[in-house]
Amino acid sequence: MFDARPPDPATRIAGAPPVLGVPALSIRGLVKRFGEKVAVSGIDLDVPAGSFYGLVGPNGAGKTTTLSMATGLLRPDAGHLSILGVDVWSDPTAAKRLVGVLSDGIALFDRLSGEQLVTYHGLLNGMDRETVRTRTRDLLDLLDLTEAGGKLVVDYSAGMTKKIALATALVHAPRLLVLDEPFESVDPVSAANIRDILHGYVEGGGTVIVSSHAMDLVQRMCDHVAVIASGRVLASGTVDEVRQGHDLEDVFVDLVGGRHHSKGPEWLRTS
Ligand SMILES: Nc1ncnc2c1ncn2[C@@H]1O[C@H](COP(=O)(O)OP(=O)(O)OP(=O)(O)O)[C@@H](O)[C@H]1O
Repeated sequence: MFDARPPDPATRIAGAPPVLGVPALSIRGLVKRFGEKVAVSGIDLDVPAGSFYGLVGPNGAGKTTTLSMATGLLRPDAGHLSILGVDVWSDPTAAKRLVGVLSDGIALFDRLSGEQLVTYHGLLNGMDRETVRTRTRDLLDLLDLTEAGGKLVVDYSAGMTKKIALATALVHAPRLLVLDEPFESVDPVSAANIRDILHGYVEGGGTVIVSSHAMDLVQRMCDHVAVIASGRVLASGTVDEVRQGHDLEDVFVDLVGGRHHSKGPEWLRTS
């Protein structure tokens, strides 16, 4: 049935509906080296369209490097990446239009106010002023930033900066959202609000990929997960397939290893 209500900026998905069976993100043979260091060592992964996909792995596993290559921010040494069938590196303009990115790697123009920053991102994506104005207002409201909308982003707290960066990722209603640690520094109420927005976005046909160290959150929030370590995929599938009835955190620790089971050196104990 046709719904004549104006679309919510967080749930409206731009462009045509996804082609059946085409993954939101497809990664084949992805490799990235930094000098001697092999950060990503031949990753193959399909992220189904319409999924809420968690990417987990220990520090230095290669998550940010993988997501940076997937979103056109970092050129791979080898491999192929496509977003909804569009090759990221041979057709970067079309691919970037399909994706919204929240990454620590992206510098924000923090001498703008929050409102100006979101507006700027909307206009950069070719949207008309009126739509940008409406969506900016909606997003500031959704993320509890209306009062701070006129303040310079450089003066925002870490959590507020995260939220305004999320607004810039959402303003063009992308088909795929790639969020690197979106809940870091965000207070619990805002985090719950953001989770609601993301679930609404997925229900509306969007796909979310979220990297996180919070295993309980990934277990509760995501329907799919990939565990990455040393630049390789150790396990991937639905959350239930990967955790096999156990806590995701226990499965993660088993897969990744590295527990020391030590209470630290003697000199740290005061009594
Ligand atoms: N620009 C760079 N130059 C050199 N080495 C890099 C660079 N970026 C990442 N690396 C290295 O690549 C490896 C993977 O880093 P990456 O940031 O992708 O890991 P991560 O899984 O996101 O880690 P974390 O959970 O700690 O954020 C690490 O060993 C890191 O030191």
